[in-house]
Amino acid sequence: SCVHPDRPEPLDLHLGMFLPTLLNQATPEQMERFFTPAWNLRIIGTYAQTEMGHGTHLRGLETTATFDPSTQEFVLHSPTISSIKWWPGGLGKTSNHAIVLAQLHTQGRCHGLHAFIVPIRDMDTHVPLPGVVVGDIGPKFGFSEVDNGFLKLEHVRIPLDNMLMKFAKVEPDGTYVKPPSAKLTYGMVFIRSMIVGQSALALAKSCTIAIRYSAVRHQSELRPGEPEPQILNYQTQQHKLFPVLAAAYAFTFVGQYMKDTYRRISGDIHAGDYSQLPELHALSAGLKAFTTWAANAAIEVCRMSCGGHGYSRSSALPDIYVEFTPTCTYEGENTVMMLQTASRYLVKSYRQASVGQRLQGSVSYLSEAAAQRLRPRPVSGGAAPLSTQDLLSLVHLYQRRAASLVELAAKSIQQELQRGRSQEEAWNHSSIDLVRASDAHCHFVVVKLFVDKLEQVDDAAVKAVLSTLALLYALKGLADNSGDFLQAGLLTVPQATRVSARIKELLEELRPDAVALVDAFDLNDRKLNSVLGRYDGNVYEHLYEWARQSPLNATEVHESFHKYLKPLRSRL
Ligand SMILES: CCCCCCCCCCCCCCCCCC(=O)SCCNC(=O)CCNC(=O)[C@H](O)C(C)(C)COP(=O)(O)OP(=O)(O)OC[C@H]1O[C@@H](n2cnc3c(N)ncnc32)[C@H](O)[C@@H]1OP(=O)(O)O
Ligand SMILES: Cc1cc2nc3c(=O)[nH]c(=O)nc-3n(C[C@H](O)[C@H](O)[C@H](O)COP(=O)(O)OP(=O)(O)OC[C@H]3O[C@@H](n4cnc5c(N)ncnc54)[C@H](O)[C@@H]3O)c2cc1C
Repeated sequence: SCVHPDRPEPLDLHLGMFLPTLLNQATPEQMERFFTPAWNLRIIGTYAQTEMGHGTHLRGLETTATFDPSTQEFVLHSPTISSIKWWPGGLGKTSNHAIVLAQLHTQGRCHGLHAFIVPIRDMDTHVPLPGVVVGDIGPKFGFSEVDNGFLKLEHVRIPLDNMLMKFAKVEPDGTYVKPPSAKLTYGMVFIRSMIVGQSALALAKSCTIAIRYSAVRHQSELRPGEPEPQILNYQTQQHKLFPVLAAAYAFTFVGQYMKDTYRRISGDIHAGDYSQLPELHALSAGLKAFTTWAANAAIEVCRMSCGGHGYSRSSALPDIYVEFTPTCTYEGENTVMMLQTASRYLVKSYRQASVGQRLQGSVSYLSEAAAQRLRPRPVSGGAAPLSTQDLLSLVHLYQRRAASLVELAAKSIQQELQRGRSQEEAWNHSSIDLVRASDAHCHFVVVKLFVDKLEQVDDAAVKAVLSTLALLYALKGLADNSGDFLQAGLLTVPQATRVSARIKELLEELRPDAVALVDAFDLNDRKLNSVLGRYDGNVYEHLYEWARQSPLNATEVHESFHKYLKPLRSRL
C-alpha cells in the first residue's frame, strides 16, 4: 500500500478483515498464536465467507465444520460446487491462512455459522495443503491487482482451538456453548462503518479532479467575441459538480462520525454492554448503502463532466470508478443493507413509538412523529413556510419526510397483512417502500450530521462557506426528491420553484471558492495520480507527455504493420 497508495491490493483483506476479525473474535491464546505472526506478515490471511451459490443469505452457506471429539479436530468440507468459497481478496495466490465461515456441527446438531482459522498453504513452500483446492477466480470489472480467489475444502482437519472462541465455544467433549449475544458472530460492522469514509474519499478525489480541470479547460463562447470561458463558469457544469463537492464534505463528516460511533459502541461491547449493537448495525448498514450509491453515481458525473479526456485513464476517473463500485455490492449488497435498516430498525422502532415508547438514538424522531399523529391536525394544514436559508428547518423537513416514509412502509405491510398475505409475503410486497424509507432516514442523518458539524467550526469564514455547502446539499436533495416532499405535504409547488431558484444562487456564491474547497481536501498529486487533476493546472503539456509514454508508442512502426497490414496490402 506504500507503492500504490489508495489502490486495491492483495493485502487489503489481511489488513481490513483478517486482523480486525481476530481482534474482535479471538481468545487471548489465539491472539498470541495468530495475531502476532499475522501482524508481522508471517501469516497472511483473508476472510472467506461468500460462496459461489450464496453471498447475501448467510444461513444458506453450505460449508460445514464438523467436530470430531476422537481427534479434537474440526473437519471442514465443501459438500457441493455451489459451496466453494468465491471472491475473497488475496485468497487466489497470496494468503497462507483464511478465516472460513462454516456451519458448525457438533453432537449431531447444527449451530449455524461460525468462524474458523484454516491454514491453506505451507508456510515455507506456499504449496496448497492436502485437501485444499485454491486458485484465482479470473478477470473482473476492475480490481485486477487483487487475486480474488476460490477455495474448495475436502475434509480438511484443523485443531479444536482454531475456532474463534471469544464468544461461542465448543468444549473438548463437543458441548456447544452459546455466545452471550447471537449477533456478535456477525462480523461485518467494522468495514461497513469504514466504507462510509471511503465514499467520502472517492468523492473528494473525483470532484478535485473535475473541478480543477474545469477551471483549466476553456470551451465555446459565453459572450460573443470574448475569449472562451473556463467551463466551470457554465451553470450546468456547476450544477453537476458543486453538489458533488457538497456531498464530499457531508460524507467526510459522516465518515468521522461513523468511526467515532464504531469506537464508542465497540468499547461498550467489549465491556459486555450489547444494547447499542442494533443501532450500530442499522446505522452502518444504511449509511454504507446510502453513501456508496451516492458516490458511485457521482464519480460517473465527474468523469462525464470532463468530456473526452475524462474517458482517458490519465484522468484517473475510470480507475476510481471500477475500484469503488464494488463497495455497493461487497460487505452486504446495498438493497439488502437498506432492507436491514428498514426492517430490523425503522419499522420495529415505528411500532414501538406507536405504542408510546420513547426511542433513543437516530430514530428518536419517530416518537415525536407518533405523538403528533395523536394530536388533532390544525385546520389550515398544509406545508409549513419553507426557509431556503435556515438549515435547522431543513433538517426538520428531512426528519418529517423520513417519518412519513417509515409510516408509509409500515402501513403497506399492515395492508398486505390485512389482505391475507403472510408476514413474509407482506414484507416482500412492501420492500420498495421499505428501501425508500431507509434511504430517507439515512438522508436525514447525513443532513443532520452536516449541520451539527457546523456548530464545531470556530473560524467565521470557514463556517460561512461550509454553511453554503450544507445548504446546497440539503436543497439539492430536496429538489431531487421533491416528489417525496410534495406527497408528504411538506412542500408546495411554489416552494419547490423557490428551491430551484435558490440552488442557482448558491452555485454562483460557491464559484469563487470552488477550487480552494477542493484544495482543502489536501490530496497531493501522487495520491490523485490524475493528469487532469494536477495541482499546478499544467494539464495539456502533461497529457501530451502521458500519451507519448503509451506502450503503443514504444516503436515508431508497430509490429502489427509488418505482421498483418503489409502482407494484407500485398494481397489486395
Ligand atoms: C488495521 C488497519 C486497517 C487498515 C485498513 C486497510 C485497508 C482496508 C481496505 C478494506 C478493503 C475491503 C475490501 C473488500 C472486502 C469485501 C469483504 C466482503 O465482502 S466479506 C462478505 C460480506 N458479506 C456480507 O456482508 C453478507 C451480507 N449478509 C448479511 O449481512 C446477513 O445475512 C443479513 C444481514 C442480510 C441477514 O442475515 P440473517 O442471518 O438472515 O439475519 P436476520 O435478517 O434474520 O437478522 C437477525 C438479527 O441479527 C441482526 N443482525 C444482522 N446482521 C447484523 C450485524 N452485522 N450486526 C449486528 N446485528 C445484526 C438483525 O438486526 C436481526 O436482529 P433482530 O431483529 O432479531 O433483533
Ligand atoms: C470485488 C469484490 C470483493 C469481494 N471480496 C470478498 C471477500 O473478501 N470475502 C468474501 O467473503 N466475499 C467477498 N465478496 C463477495 C461479496 O461480499 C458478495 O458478492 C456480496 O455480499 C453480495 O452477495 P451476492 O454476490 O450473493 O449477491 P446476491 O445476494 O446474489 O445479489 C444479487 C441481487 O439479488 C438481490 N437480493 C438478494 N437477496 C435479497 C433479499 N433478501 N431481498 C431483496 N433483494 C435481494 C440483491 O439486491 C441483488 O440485486 C467480494 C465481492 C466483490 C465484488
